[in-house]
Amino acid sequence: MPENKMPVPRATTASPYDSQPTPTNASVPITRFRDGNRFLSNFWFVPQGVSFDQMTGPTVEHVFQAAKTLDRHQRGAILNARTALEAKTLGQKVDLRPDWEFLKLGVMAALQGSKYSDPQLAALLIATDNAHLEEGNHWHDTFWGVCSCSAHDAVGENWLGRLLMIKRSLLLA
Ligand SMILES: Nc1nc(O)c(N)c(N[C@@H]2O[C@H](COP(=O)(O)O)[C@@H](O)[C@H]2O)n1
Repeated sequence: MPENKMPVPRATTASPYDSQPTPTNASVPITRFRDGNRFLSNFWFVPQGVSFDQMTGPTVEHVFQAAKTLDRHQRGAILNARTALEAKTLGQKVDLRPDWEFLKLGVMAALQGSKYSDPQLAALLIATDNAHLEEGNHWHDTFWGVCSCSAHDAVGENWLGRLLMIKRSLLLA
C-alpha cells in the first residue's frame, strides 16, 4: 500500500490521560559501596588525583581530611598518607578550621566534581542509572552514610549518597 494511502486511525473516546503510566524500571538501590560499587567510596584511588583548594591527593578522603585544617604541615601529612584510612585517622587529630561545619558539604560536593571529571568514573556513576545511592556502614557514620549496627537501626542522613545522586544528574544534564 502506498504510504500516502495508509488507513487513517479511527478516533477513540479514550483520552491519553486515561492510560496507566508505564511502570519505570527503578534500579535496585545501592546501599553498600563495595564490590562492583566500590568506586563510589571516598576511599577509591583516583589515578589522575582529586583536587580542591590547591591540594591534590590520591583519593577524595585524603583531600577532604586535609581540608579540615588550615595548617600547612598537617595538610601535607594527610595528603601524603599511605592509605585513605590513614588520612581519615590523621584528619581526626587536626586543628580544625573554625568554619568547617559550614564548609564540609560544599567541600565534599567539589571533591565529587573533581573525582567524576574522570570520564571512566563518570561513566560508572551514570551506569548506576536511577538507583538510590547510600553508603551503608557499621562505623557509626550517620552524616555521610547510613549506619546499621547494634546502636543504630539504619540511621543516617546519607549526605554522600545525596551528593553522588546530584552529581549523577548533573552529568546527564
Ligand atoms: N572507615 C571508613 N571506611 C570507609 O570505607 C569509608 N568509605 C569511610 N567513610 C568516609 O569517612 C569520611 C567521614 O569523615 P568525617 O567523619 O567527616 O571525618 C567520609 O569521607 C566518609 O565517606 N570510612
